[in-house]
Amino acid sequence: MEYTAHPRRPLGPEAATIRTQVQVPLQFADGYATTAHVTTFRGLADGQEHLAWAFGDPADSGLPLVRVHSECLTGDVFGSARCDCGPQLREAVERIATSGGVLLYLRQEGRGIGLYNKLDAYALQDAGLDTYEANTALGFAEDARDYTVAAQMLAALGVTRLDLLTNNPDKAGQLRELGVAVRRTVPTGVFASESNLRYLHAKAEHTQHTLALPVGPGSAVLAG
Ligand SMILES: Nc1nc2c(ncn2[C@@H]2O[C@H](COP(=O)(O)OP(=O)(O)OP(=O)(O)O)[C@@H](O)[C@H]2O)c(=O)[nH]1
Ligand SMILES: [Zn+2]
Repeated sequence: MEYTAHPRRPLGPEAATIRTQVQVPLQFADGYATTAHVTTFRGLADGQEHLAWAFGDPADSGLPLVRVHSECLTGDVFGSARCDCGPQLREAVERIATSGGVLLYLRQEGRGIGLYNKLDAYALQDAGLDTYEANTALGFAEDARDYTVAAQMLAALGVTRLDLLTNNPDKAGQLRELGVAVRRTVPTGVFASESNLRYLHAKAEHTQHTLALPVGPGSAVLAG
């Protein structure tokens, strides 16, 4: 009889462990108040300080809603309208605070190339390149993010199955390859404006983000 080797299960990422868990009170604009359980980790693959913001006990809630959000200092903190990161972050925190689940805040500024390089890329965009072309012109991958740390953090929190809040098919694809059972993706809102329309079109064209957008850059502004 012919010998057939069993296909090997790909090895998952090394385990990370929980380092600290603290409670952070939050109050939203409408007055709703809740508590986030903020977790730090040991043993994350890239040595960065990534955070989990959990609402309720994500391991207990069956299929928690999870957002894997990459850092964008300009949008998340300063309200830059060049991208949709700030409104997406606020939407995610409000939705997950309501439904229960976890937001992973990954320190992957500029799709993993860092803040200064992202600002260099902005300068190239102002000279006509789109966001992905600007990355490659600087010698980086179009999108340099690797979600291994997200899989490590979810495992440390006891979350193995989830619904993922994203329009980015690469996030769901990478997480599934890393052994995370993503049941389905839940689309975020589309936060289009005159200032970020080119950025959003580039996401839909280069990385197949599922975004319902007006026909082309420069066309009419979508209501938030
Ligand atoms: N290199 C580069 N990065 C950018 C630019 N604009 C925003 N970013 C980064 O893009 C990332 C956006 O990440 P996410 O909010 O996770 O969004 P996403 O991958 O587009 O997918 P969603 O889950 O659908 O929101 C952040 O790290 C931003 O800093 C840009 O022009 N150039
Ligand atoms: Zn941004």
